[in-house]
Amino acid sequence: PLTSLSLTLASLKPPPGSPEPPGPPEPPGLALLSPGAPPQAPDLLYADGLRAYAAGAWAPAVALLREALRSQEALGRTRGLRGTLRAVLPRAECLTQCTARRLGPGGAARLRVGRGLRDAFRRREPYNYLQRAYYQLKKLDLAAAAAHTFFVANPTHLQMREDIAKYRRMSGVRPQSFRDLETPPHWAAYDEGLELLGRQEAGLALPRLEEALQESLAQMESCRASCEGPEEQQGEEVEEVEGTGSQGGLYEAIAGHWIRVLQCRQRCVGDTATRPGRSSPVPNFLPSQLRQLHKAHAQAGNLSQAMENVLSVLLFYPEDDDAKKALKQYQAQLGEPRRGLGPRKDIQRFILRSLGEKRQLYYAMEHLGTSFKDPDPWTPEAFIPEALREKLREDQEKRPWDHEPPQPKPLTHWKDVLLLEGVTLTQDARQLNGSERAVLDGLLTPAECGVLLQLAKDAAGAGARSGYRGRRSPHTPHERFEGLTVLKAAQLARSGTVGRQGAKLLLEVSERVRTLTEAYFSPERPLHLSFTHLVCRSAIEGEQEQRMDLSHPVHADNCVLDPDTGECWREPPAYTYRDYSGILYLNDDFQGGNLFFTEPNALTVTAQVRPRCGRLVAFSSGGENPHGVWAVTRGRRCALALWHTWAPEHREQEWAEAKELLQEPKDTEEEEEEEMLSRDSSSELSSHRLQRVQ
Ligand SMILES: O=C(O)CCC(=O)C(=O)O
Ligand SMILES: [Fe+2]
Repeated sequence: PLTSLSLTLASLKPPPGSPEPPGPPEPPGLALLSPGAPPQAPDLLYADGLRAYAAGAWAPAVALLREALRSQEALGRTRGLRGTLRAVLPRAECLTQCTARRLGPGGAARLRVGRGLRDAFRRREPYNYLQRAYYQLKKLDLAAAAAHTFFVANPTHLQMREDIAKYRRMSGVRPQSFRDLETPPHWAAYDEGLELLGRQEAGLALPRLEEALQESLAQMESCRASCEGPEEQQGEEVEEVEGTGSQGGLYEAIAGHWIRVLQCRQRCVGDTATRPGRSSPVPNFLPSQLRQLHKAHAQAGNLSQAMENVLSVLLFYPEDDDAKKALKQYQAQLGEPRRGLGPRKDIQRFILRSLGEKRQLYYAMEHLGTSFKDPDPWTPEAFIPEALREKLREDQEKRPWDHEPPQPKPLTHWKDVLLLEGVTLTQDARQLNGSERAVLDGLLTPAECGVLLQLAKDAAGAGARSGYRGRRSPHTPHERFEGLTVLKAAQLARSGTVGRQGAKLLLEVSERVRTLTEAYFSPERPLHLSFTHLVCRSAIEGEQEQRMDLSHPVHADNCVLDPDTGECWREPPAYTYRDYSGILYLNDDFQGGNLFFTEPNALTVTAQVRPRCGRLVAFSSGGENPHGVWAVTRGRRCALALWHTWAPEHREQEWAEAKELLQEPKDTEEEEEEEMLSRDSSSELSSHRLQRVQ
């Protein structure tokens, strides 16, 4: 539907009579352009924005595009409004009112956005236009930011790559200009603060860390405020209160409503601590911020502020040893106790309020049977009714986000473990922007890659001769896909179709990868191979122009990824028992075909790996490592894909069968041939024996 540009523009202007505001400074992120105003439909705003853009009306284009983004974001937050109709109170009226208040007349129905447009927003298309409009307005800093924001989701966009290179050369563009405008302010400030602190720049880090904390509290506050409306009483947390329809139902309904408001408010803590695109909150988000602040203040020599922050940490964790030690030290340094020096007021307020709410929620849990998932690990035990403690402790253990996320292992750890000679750690998890990822090089010699490539080729050739024409890839019509299992390789070797040496090497190499993966990621718990697959993907000639698809769409290896929510369901049809994945590459003489990791939104690329002979990329198989493969647009890309499991019952049976097949006695002629073949590569193979380093 076409609305006229002037109509929508008019609605962005201040109401008649109110003074024209002085040119407002551009907010750093996607802050509200007109705070409090109900958002317009994003599709209409976007259409108008594009029209303004096409007409060269840069300022209105910027205003409309930003408003479209804001509206789309607001819409995302209120998705699922219909679920609220199940709510307890006879609230039809309230529903209309609240909806009208938040979304303007017509509510969500008016704002429904088609799938195509939703995808455009997901691909961050508006930022491409924003970038150019900002450029025309000579707002280079914002232009660079918009360009970066677009590029994060579109890393293969060549035009944007060039534009960014140009921006880099312009004066007026700083390295900090290249920021992601979709990152909420508290995350941006937090990341920057941490980075500065890591570089021992406490003075610069402090304002950012303080801002991060303030913004986090403000974010929580605005989330809490939205709990009053009916929108939030939805989703799995909804707890129907019994007996609504009966006499006395009103009392229960009101209690139920209040409980839901409290549940919603408590959830705001977790929401604020969750990075966009992630499925679980950063554990202990507020206490960790306070710890960083206390560290930074101490580094900068602000003793009393360091003390205020450490006292605030102690409000969360009164028995925290590090905090107690630091406190003692500051007290000694400061001399006699200073009056008025206590924990931060904002944190005191937060904790008092939070505890008050928890008390009520636990009461309801005990006496009304409602549920409450405490978002915090710091709740004092005294607050939890005794009858509930045992059960909660169990639940707690099942909740992954209450434990610290796996820390990247320091290099020293790696040096201590069994190493293969010649293998190097090229990139660790930190360098790959993840928690459990690594790139190792030197696992295969060029000769070994050659043997395995030949094996793949011979096996495919045999297939072709028997009428099997290398099938099209299950992932894309533009590639051929050949897969060879270890058992098939052993059988083909037995029948003389492929060389025995290749089949044997396949087994040996898979064991090599298993040893390294176990040593690196799971030194305390044995890993077993659950599946080994030699896979080649070949570009089909003449079908590569304008190709938009991937060689392997973004997925996680042991769960079903839902990019809309960032959740990953560890249930069939996923191979749920896979714990670690490894891809060992055999060649690099092809075009495209890089492996890439993304955020759980399946859009934002966080790291890339270029295949080459002997390079292993290994990573945990869960939702923390969504990955895909760019289109292979020329040539043939071969790799050994291996999945490891902690579950012995899922150990690859075929591996043992293949091993047996290859060991069975053969006639002497074969044996001789075998010996000759293996002689020339035996020196290389033996150099790969396991050695203990250090
Ligand atoms: O070949 C690659 O680089 C990745 C393949 C992959 O992700 C898979 O097979 O699950
Ligand atoms: Fe995969």
